[in-house]
Amino acid sequence: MPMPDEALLTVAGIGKAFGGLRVVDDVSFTVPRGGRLGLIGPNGAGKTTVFNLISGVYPLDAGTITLDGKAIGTLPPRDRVLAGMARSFQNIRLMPHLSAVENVMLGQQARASGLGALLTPIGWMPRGRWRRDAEALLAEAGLDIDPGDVVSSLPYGIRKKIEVVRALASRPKLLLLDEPAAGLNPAETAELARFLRKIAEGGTALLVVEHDMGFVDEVCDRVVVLNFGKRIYEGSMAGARADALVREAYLGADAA
Ligand SMILES: Nc1ncnc2c1ncn2[C@@H]1O[C@H](COP(=O)(O)OP(=O)(O)OP(=O)(O)O)[C@@H](O)[C@H]1O
Repeated sequence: MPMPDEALLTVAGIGKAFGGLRVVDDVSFTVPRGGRLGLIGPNGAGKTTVFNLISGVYPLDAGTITLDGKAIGTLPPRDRVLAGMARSFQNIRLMPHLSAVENVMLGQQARASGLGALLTPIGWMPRGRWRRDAEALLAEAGLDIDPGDVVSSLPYGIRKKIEVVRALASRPKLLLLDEPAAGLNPAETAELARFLRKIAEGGTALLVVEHDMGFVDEVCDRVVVLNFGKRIYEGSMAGARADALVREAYLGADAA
């Protein structure tokens, strides 16, 4: 049995090259249970590629990934979801013509269908209970909407939150968020940060790729900084702001 203070996610020495260009190079970090890690760095640093390696979109060239004591680095994406991870995307991928609750129910399906369903309680649930469970998730998240509202009729900030709730519907131990604040206005960004902190308080660990540093500061308790595919810093956000290598990476990117 894993100890409670053990790392939930361990990324060890992972690497990826595209056409001979090494875009992720020997990157290692951990996310503790219930931790909130920000993955930051200038444009093209390799953040999204790291996400895609963790969620299984691309195969690893090197290294290992462990989730909750289980080696997942070679599993297909679907089995990684069953192992306890979920992700939301940079661009909202909700079904616009379906209602909020129906979209969340699609997230439940991600875990409940397939062989893994036999091992998970929601796999046995009748449809009416699925819907009630999805409505409860929306309410718990504090979304002040009618669950029957069609997604395309809702403001962007609300849709972003529904997407997060949909990812939570598979009951992940770890939630990967790819630029969650992109496209949100300052009020919506602050509201989403509050929302994600509440989710983390419920025990779900977060791994967040984001350009908005204020948002990362609000949501995350630690950051890893990438530059040209390499990890150049790991520690507090305040420490990152003061770090010479990190400053140079961002300044260099600005100059470019
Ligand atoms: N599928 C791919 N094929 C070829 N090159 C790729 C592919 N995906 C990413 N790259 C390259 O890998 C590098 C890292 O890209 P990545 O999207 O991971 O960076 P990022 O840090 O997420 O950038 P941004 O902040 O701009 O989203 C870039 O040079 C990019 O052009």
